[in-house]
Amino acid sequence: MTKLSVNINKIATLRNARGGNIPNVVQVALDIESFGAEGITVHPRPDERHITYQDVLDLSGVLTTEFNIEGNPITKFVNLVLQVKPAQVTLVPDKEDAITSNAGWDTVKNKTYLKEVISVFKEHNIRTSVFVDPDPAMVRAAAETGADRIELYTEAYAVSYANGKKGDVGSYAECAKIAHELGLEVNAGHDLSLENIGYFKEKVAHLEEVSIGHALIAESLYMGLEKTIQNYLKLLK
Ligand SMILES: CC(=O)[C@@H](O)[C@H](O)COP(=O)(O)O
Ligand SMILES: NCC(=O)COP(=O)(O)O
Repeated sequence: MTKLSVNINKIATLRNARGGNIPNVVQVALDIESFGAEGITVHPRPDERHITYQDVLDLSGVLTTEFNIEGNPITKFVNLVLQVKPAQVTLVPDKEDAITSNAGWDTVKNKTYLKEVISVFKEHNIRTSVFVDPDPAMVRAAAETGADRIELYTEAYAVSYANGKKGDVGSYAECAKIAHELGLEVNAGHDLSLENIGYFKEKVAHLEEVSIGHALIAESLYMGLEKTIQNYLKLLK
């Protein structure tokens, strides 16, 4: 079984559009948990365009499933994660002005830096995951950073699936296998959807967890959050 962590960034985007508290991000997260999701993911960006640092603090006190905080480990982010002590921190090499995450780490070039950051989180018993492209060299170097997991960046898969090239899942399957052999657990995320998740799950072994937000919230506009989450859970069994 692969765990579903729902990324609620887009709930905060909607809330922020009016400056009030509709929808209430914390309440939606609790409802998502009650609908069966096994985790909540947030990605507080430096400009707080969606999830704010205060949201992360508010969520940390009330969530009962696995809390996953994603982001570039700038000092402000590291301090927030250490304060909250979530189950998992996912390190993403985001540029400040990026519209969304658009690349995995170069774990070869950044190995020393990642090792240092990861050791800080490890001292506080926070599981670490490193966001990487489906490239065996990046996976092998990730294993040398001390990380517990990798998160495979799935945008390329989602694009290829939409273009009818299902075979492009091969590099992901290979990287998941290498990661597993090296003792790393495997997460995946970005642009996964009800349409493309089933094939990914079928072809990529050792898939511990997927974090899904953008498509899941869009699909919920038609199906409602509860039914959408249940449909994901069926595909991830
Ligand atoms: C790390 C990752 O893959 C992203 O999908 C991210 O969490 C989404 O961020 P935005 O919601 O800001 O696009
Ligand atoms: N780590 C990926 C994530 O949290 C969700 O990405 P997306 O589904 O919003 O593209």
